[in-house]
Amino acid sequence: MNRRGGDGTATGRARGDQDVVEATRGRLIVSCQAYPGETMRDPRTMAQVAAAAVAGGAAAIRAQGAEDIRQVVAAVDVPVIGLIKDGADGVFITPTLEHAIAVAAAGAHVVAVDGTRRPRPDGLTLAKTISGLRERTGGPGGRPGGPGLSAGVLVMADCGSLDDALAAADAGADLVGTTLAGYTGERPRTDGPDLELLEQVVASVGVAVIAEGRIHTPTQAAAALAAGAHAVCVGTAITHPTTITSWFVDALSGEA
Ligand SMILES: CC(=O)N[C@H](C=O)[C@@H](O)[C@H](O)[C@H](O)COP(=O)(O)O
Repeated sequence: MNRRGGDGTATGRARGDQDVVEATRGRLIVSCQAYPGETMRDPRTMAQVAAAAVAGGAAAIRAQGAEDIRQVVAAVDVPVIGLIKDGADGVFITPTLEHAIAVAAAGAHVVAVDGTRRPRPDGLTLAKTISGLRERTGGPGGRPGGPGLSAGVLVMADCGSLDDALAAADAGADLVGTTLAGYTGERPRTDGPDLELLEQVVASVGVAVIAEGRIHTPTQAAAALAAGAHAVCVGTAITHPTTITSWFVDALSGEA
């Protein structure tokens, strides 16, 4: 196992002044999320899962929900990408400025927001959402420290297409992710990661690109990095035992 950071020096920790983007370069981000109604949907459980992922070498954690973010931030010494899901279709990943402010207030170092070109529930554009968040939190171009908020929070735009990614970078996102490829109707839902889109985005946008979505094997993760991803984010294949179990069950029943 490529365990890093046992002495606390090589984990890419980014608390304080360290640069989150640099801390994740070429590294693995682990998304720790449980879904409504699941037994593991408990912030304490997610914080333990996050700590286990960091022990295995994760350079950052992605966490959903204000309390999960708070407890994960307390449990690990690596950057936390936070989001709040509201609903399950349409624009549901940190859909409004108020959600984004709540993610920052929970202590996330990076706020992940829907980065698509679809109308947002609060009527704001992505650019207004990002500038509104920066006015409250600081970060590139913003003033430091809104009330109760940490300064310098970054924004990750979760995109579903090349046009999304281009628009999100124009809107001021610090990072773009392929998170929503296959979920917005603009790209096919490939079995594994949408490497074709990843390559297009890497070639076209001037900000760091996180490969995320349906990366299910270490080989696929390495391929995403080889395709030019700044970092690779894996969720289900590491932190969702129900799905992982079903892969094995299906294989045994000949359905895989
Ligand atoms: C589309 C959507 O809602 N994606 C969510 C975004 O936070 C999560 O449910 C995913 O688990 C995450 O993106 C990681 O992807 P995967 O679990 O495929 O490795």
